[in-house]
Amino acid sequence: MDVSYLCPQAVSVIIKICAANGVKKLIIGRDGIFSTPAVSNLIRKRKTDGGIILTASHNPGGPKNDFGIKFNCNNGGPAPDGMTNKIYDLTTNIKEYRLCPDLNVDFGVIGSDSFQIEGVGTFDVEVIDSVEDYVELMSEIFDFNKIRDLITGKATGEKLKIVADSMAGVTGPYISTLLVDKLGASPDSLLRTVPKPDFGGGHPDPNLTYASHLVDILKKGEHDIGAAFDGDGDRNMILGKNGFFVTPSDSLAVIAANLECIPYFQKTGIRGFARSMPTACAVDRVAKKLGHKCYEVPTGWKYFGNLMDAGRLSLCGEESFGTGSDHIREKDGIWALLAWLQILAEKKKSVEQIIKEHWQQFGRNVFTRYDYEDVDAGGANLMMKYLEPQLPNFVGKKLSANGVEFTVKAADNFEYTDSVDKSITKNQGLRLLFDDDSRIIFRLSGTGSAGATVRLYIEGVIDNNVGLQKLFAPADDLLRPLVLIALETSKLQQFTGRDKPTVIT
Ligand SMILES: O=P(O)(O)OC[C@H]1O[C@H](O)[C@H](O)[C@@H](O)[C@@H]1O
Repeated sequence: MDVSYLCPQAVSVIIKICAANGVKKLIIGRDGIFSTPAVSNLIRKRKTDGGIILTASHNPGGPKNDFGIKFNCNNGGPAPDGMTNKIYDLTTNIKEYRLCPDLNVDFGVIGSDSFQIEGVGTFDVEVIDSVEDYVELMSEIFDFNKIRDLITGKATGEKLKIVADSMAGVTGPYISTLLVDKLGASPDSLLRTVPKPDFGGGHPDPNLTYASHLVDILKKGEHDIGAAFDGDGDRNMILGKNGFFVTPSDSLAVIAANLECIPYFQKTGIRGFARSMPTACAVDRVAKKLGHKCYEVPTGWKYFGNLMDAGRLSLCGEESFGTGSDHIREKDGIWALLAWLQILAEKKKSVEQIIKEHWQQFGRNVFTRYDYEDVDAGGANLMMKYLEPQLPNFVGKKLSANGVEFTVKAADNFEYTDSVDKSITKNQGLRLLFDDDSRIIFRLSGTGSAGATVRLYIEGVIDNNVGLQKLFAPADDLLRPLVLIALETSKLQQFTGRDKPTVIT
């Protein structure tokens, strides 16, 4: 279960369900504050068999509680497909469930409680300080002294001004301890750090639409770097001075190209990189130049886990604002900000300079994502059904818009074979791949909450020798012809009834 801030009522219900159904031990973050990266870290550290509900351990002695789910989740990663499918099947067949009476657990206080539950047995609840654990992990990965010197101005003579937005999610206590207490940032660097069950009425998605407030602050030009985190702290958005937007694909590529700045990788070495299929291929260019392997996996962090456990992967990311490394088995928003701060401390340049120099060295993979949220599911499915059989006919064809022509090199429905366990995952998105490596991808979201969400991913490739004017041009201008081609080939507007997306990233 993806855990963000759990309000007291939710924690109480979880305690009662676990106790009544034979869970042996439940570990809770104090005050319900448990970010997903902190949970992943905890499971790895304590080797608990977590992942079903919070970090609950199943009671091995209770046959009534053995649902036949035998998957091992103690790598701290998201549940694999086989497990979630099985859980889903079980939920379609629930005939009864048990609840025990209220248990008196004060989850605002660190400590342990033990209960005897009638007809079930012993049930332990441990309340931990998950912030402390996580901060310790970060201090082992990064060089805090160097980052502190940058933030406080000791390194350059000028303070680095940060603004970090928790969006009323769970990261507030983590970033205030890290950025203010440990790294010397001013307390007014932090926004919306009090976790709220309703996220203060906002949508805790760190993107240009839902974190536009942060973009506006950065546009004033008073801060050097901005970051926003989602509700459970596993995703991040990075902005530079004046609101310079770092796409998640570029963020991943820049971290990859500068991994040796981070002490953790000086110790572990670099094992390989990976990205989800729709993520722009900027990191592939870095991998090629530095001689590392780069994997392309379906959307969903769980696909990185096997590669990490097999020692093949150090760093990975997704266009959906997830970035992370093999320090845990989840994406990690705060880790990404610290990685950027470590790079800034090393290079002593601005975010924008670092990105532009990266493009000049490696070329640029320009990326945008159009989301059509809450569209009629029938129309969205029909669009995919209309497009898929036509894909082979596009191969070799020239498609053009606004006087720009692209030749289709390949077209398919993305399918993935895991190189570790050989499992096959099908139907992961319809792709038009062009001979200059540009790409158009259509995918139906697996996480939308109402109707269907159609995601249209557009990637253009700009070589580093085309001249700075084109290399640095706005993404909208560079991608317009590909967007028009995508809308025309899919008949998206006709199938969904939408003439514009709800969110553009
Ligand atoms: O299927 P989508 O709506 O595009 O969502 C995709 C995202 O879903 C979850 O948040 C996963 O944790 C991410 O790893 C994944 O990228």
